[in-house]
Amino acid sequence: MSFFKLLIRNRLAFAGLIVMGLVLALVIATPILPLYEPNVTDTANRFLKPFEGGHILGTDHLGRDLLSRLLWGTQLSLAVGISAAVFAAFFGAAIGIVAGYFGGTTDNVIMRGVDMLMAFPYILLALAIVAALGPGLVNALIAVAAVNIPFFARNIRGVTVGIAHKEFVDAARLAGESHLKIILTEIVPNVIPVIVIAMSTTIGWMILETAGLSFLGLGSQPPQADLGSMLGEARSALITNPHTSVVPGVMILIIVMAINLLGDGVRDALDPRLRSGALTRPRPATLVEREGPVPAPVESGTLVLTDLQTQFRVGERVYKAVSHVSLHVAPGECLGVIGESGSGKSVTALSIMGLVASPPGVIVGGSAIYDGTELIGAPYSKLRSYRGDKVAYIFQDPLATLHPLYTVGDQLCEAIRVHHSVSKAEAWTRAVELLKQVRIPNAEGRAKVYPHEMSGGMRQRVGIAMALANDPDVIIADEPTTALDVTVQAQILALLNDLRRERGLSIIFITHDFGVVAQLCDRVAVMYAGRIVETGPTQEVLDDAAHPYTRRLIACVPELGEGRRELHAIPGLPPAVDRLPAGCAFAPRCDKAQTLCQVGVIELEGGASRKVRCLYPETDIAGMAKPVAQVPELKKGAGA
Ligand SMILES: Nc1ncnc2c1ncn2[C@@H]1O[C@H](COP(=O)(O)OP(=O)(O)OP(=O)(O)O)[C@@H](O)[C@H]1O
Repeated sequence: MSFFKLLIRNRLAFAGLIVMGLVLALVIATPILPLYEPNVTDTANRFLKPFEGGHILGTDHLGRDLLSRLLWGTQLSLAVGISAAVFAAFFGAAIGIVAGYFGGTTDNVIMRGVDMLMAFPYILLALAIVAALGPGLVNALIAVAAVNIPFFARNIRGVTVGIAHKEFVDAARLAGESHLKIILTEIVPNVIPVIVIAMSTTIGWMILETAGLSFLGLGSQPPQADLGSMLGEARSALITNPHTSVVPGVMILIIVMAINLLGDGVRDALDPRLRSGALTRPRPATLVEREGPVPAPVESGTLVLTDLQTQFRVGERVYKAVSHVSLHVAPGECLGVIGESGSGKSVTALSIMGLVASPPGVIVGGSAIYDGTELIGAPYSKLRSYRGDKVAYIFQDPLATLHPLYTVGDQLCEAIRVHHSVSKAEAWTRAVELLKQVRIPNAEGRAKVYPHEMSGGMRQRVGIAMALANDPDVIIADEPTTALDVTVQAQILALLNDLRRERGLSIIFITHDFGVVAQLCDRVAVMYAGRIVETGPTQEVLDDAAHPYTRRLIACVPELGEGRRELHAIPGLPPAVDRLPAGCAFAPRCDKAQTLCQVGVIELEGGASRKVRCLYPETDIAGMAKPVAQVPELKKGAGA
């Protein structure tokens, strides 16, 4: 959505925009409006009330027209405030970028200087600057800009430090680019949105500061009017002729309010995290809005999913990420869930414990039964007591899920103590025990290190230890080995395999690698565009896949020692889940697709153990109904 659309969707920001638009239109038109001269005195007509003697807002203590002075004064105040903001942003950002980019001593020297400036009360600093330079609007502008430079410098330095060590900056350095070029082409474009956001939220403040200096007689000098000096001059008549103070006061209020509302709107519209709703506080459990009755489970097991449907509602769009997914896993069993990126594996896994962020996620139907208890729509307190205790997750990147500021031992202790009231010492002993169980050498010592001090494989073992901390019955592992090299991956898979055999754990293992499924999983469910397209015992599916998609996925797995086997990539891309085609979602990429494949719903059919969602499977599966009529084969690329 465009920046402007996002901005006007925010009603308060839109109101601010309109008010500021009106004020700006007025001050731009001031020179051509039929106004009195702002500085011409007429002492015979001092302190006229509004609408007296043809003066719409009355006159001040020297009989000058208040409306005229107000408009000219507003023009001046806005010009000074905005110029001060631009100066402060320019110099502050330059200082922040240099400090953040070069780091080390440069950073230390610059930032300590900035800290010293920040330690002065700002008004004292501004007064000192104006005292040194002499009163006057230009000097007030310099003072206001100078006192705000540290604010920009600190903000931009923080952002730059985060960017300066990103891979794309390292790549530019390795390519031999000069510091200046890297700063201008790699750093500046990334900090500009932050500068604009900081400016939009501080312009109002700078207008106030300028008015403050003028109020004290240090800004605009008589007879020239700005909003602050008008207030200052009206101070002595505050009680007798309040309109002389109210007029500039109300204008300052209107301008600063409008700029602040607009600034907040600009910030929200420019910040990509806010734009995607990432900072909106999600509900503690995924919103459940059932569109039908709770389906009765047909399978049995520790965890049984039936007809699960999860959607993302973003504006007008509905993304059907998970459509009618049924899965079950028995004690000691490992079920693999496999599919391309975006097929809905993670959303299925997260829906079970209500971990899909709402908004925008909504579970619209289905059931997830753990040990006889319905989890979909269960009260948050129940879900919370089960999370980590009965059903635990292992995620792909433990560095993202482990807290960087606590040792791994402390984090394990915390995970244990959330669900069990044990002493810190007992929890620590158990934490060390868990690290031993996941075969971390020197577990006592390793418990005291921070996540960043461990290798990727070791961290993932900590992730597994965290999942095991409360002896859960089900572990949902979401691509836990994707980021690891093959030897470490093999060790982690062997570890999970041993654990499920020793402890009778049920594992749902999410992956996009059939090689991993073959090593670990008893059964496999293949997902495509939010649906299960085939399910069955791993070996049977591997030996004789029924769905053309499963076949193509298996054909994508490279095999060592198999000579020069050709790898067949699947042509095309999975469909967007907000525009799913009718019939089989894989049909547009399938060379076996026929017209019937693109009409109506295709059910997951078959016997108790093997099922496929295909009208023309690659192999016969017991219990499947045949399609009514064979229709001519579709031309590739025809229809959706
Ligand atoms: N916040 C969101 N808003 C809109 N759509 C979303 C959101 N989160 C996920 N989706 C969509 O839901 C679908 C399923 O995503 P999911 O993360 O479950 O895929 P996945 O199979 O686990 O992929 P990967 O292997 O890359 O993790 C995708 O099409 C994705 O675009």
